[in-house]
Parts: sequence; C-alpha cells; structure tokens
Amino acid sequence: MARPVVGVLVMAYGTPNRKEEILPYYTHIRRGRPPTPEQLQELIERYEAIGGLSQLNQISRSQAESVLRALQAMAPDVDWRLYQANKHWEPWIPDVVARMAEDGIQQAVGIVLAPQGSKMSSGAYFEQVDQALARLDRPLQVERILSWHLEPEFIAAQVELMREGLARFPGGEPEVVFTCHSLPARILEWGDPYPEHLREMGEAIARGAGVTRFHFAYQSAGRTPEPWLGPDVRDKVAELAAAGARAVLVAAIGFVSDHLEVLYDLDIELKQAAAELGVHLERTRMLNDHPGLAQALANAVLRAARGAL
Ligand SMILES: CC1=C(CCC(=O)O)c2cc3nc(cc4[nH]c(cc5[nH]c(cc1n2)c(C)c5CCC(=O)O)c(CCC(=O)O)c4C)C(CCC(=O)O)=C3C
Ligand SMILES: [Fe+2]
Repeated sequence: MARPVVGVLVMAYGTPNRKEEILPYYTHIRRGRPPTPEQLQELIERYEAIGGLSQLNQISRSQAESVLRALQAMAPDVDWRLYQANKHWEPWIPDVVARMAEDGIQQAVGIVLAPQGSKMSSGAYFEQVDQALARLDRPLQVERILSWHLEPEFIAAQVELMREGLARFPGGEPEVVFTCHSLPARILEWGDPYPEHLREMGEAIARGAGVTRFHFAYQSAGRTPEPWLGPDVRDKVAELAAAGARAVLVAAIGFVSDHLEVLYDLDIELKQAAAELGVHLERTRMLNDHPGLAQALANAVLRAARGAL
C-alpha cells in the first residue's frame, strides 16, 4: 500500500532578499499602507547596521528542511512533503497553499516558526492559510499548531543556551530578562494566550537552568500611536539598573532565528542603552539550526498528523 502523503507547511515571518524589496516588504507589514520616506530610511539604516539585509529567509528554509529530516527519521511510514512559506515575503503563504493543492496534497499540518501563540501572531498566519483554502476547489485539510512553546525538546535546547549565556557572567548570576515581540495591548481584551505563553516558557527555562532572578519584557513594539504590551525591555533594563543591577542576560525566547529584531534591537540598540547605564548586557544565542528546535517542531507536527490520519 502507498504511504499516506502529509504536507508540512512551515511558516516564517519573511524578510526582503534585496534592498529594493524593503519598501514593498514594509508596506505589506503595514497592511498595504506605505511607510513615510523617514520611516523607510530608518528601516534601511537598521538593515545596514546588521550588514545590509537579514538572513532570516535562509535560516527559516534551513530550519524547515531540518524538520522534514527529523520527521522522515521518526516516521518513515508517512510520505512527508515540505512546503515553506512566509507571512510578509515570498514564497507567500497563499501561493504555497495553492501549490500544495495543485500537487494533490489532501492532508497537511501547519506550524509557525515562533513558539508562542496569539490571534495576532500565529493566528494571523493561519488567517492567510484560511483565505487561500477558501479559494480552492480541491479538498485540503490543514491541521493547525497554534503554539508549541512548551515542547520538551525546545525547552531543553533553550536551557542549554541559557546555561551557555550564564557562563559569560563568571562574577555571579545576572538578572535574566525573557522577551518576545510586543503586540498591541488590545489583545488582552480578548483573553489572548500570548503573555501567558511568554511566562510559561520563561519559567520552564529558568527552572531547567537553575535561574533564580528572572523578569519578563516585550521588545520591538510597533511604531504606532496605540498602546503596546509592556514593559518594554529598555525600560526593564533601566529599572533593574536603578535597583542596582550591573549584569543582565537577555533571552529573546519569542524568536528562533538571528534576525533584525534581535541583531539590531537587542545587540545594537539595547546593548548601547545598557552600557550608558553601566550595565553589562549579554544575549543568549538564538536556536537557528539547533537540532533540538527541529526535533521539537517535528514532534509537534507528528502528533498533529497522527491525530488527523
Ligand atoms: C508578533 C510579531 C513577531 C513575532 C512572531 C513571528 O516571528 O512571527 C514579529 C517578528 C518579526 N518582525 C520582523 C520585522 C518587522 N516587524 C515590523 C512591525 C511589526 N511586527 C509585528 C508583530 C510581530 N513581528 C507588528 C504587530 C508590527 C507593527 C505593524 C504595523 O506597524 O502596523 C516591522 C516594521 C518596522 C517596525 O515596526 O519595526 C519590521 C521590519 C521580523 C523580521 C526581521 C528581519 O527582517 O530579519 C520578525 C521575525
Ligand atoms: Fe514584526
């Protein structure tokens, strides 16, 4: 008998591949409203400060391929077919979902390369999936993994990176600050799980690594007038400095890759602000190609697929 075919849709944020693509990318993030020339220039300068562009698309692609290999190793009884797509740049999620249907995929599992869930983070990826599914004239069933923030292999990998980060403070335990991307504060009115997921991830990692002093903050809030989730990580570091802290270790656990929001917002902007406050600030490494990340994602996909087959 032929093995069952299961599509694996691995979705990432996306980033421009060339400088000329920064404007349409930014416009897409802003839901079709072009940025002002000043806003565009500011974003171009942030990309320039990290070497011109971000490697996020390459990293996401490679992470997705590792998930496929882990699935093939664990469950060779299934014919896994990998599809990688992005929310804000090509390959676009709706195009890739249409291609899955053209390829005859009928069962698929979708997962996002960000651990925590929110109507405005993972939910927004699946909204793009749903819009594409509604236009199809063929049956395609997509199982949704809206969050995977407590997958044991993921937590274990983060614990390892936390221990490595702590080792950079031989003089004593630093204050640890766990961050994820800020979202508009109105998500709280919906009882959105996002803040709870950040806390649960951080607590599990702190427990695993034996961290006793840890805090939570949000980073990279959008440049819009509405209120965003706080405290902002810059304010949190200033608060810790005012209370006498001289060593801070930031862990951007809401992300899994080296990209602009980490390499610029934390490594350049936050480090400089910390230095001005007399604080030695380090950041734990991102997972990128850590095998524990691929294994965690593959475990979540396999469970969802087994439930659906
Ligand atoms: C929840 C969330 C995640 C985490 C979950 C996930 O990973 O999905 C995330 C990740 C990322 N966000 C990224 C980039 C950007 N996000 C922006 C702006 C915004 N993000 C938002 C949300 C999120 N974003 C929101 C609500 C806005 C404001 C929109 C508006 O203004 O209406 C802007 C515009 C300028 C600015 O505001 O900074 C940029 C350039 C990159 C890629 C960087 C690279 O190229 O390496 C990554 C991984
Ligand atoms: Fe973003």
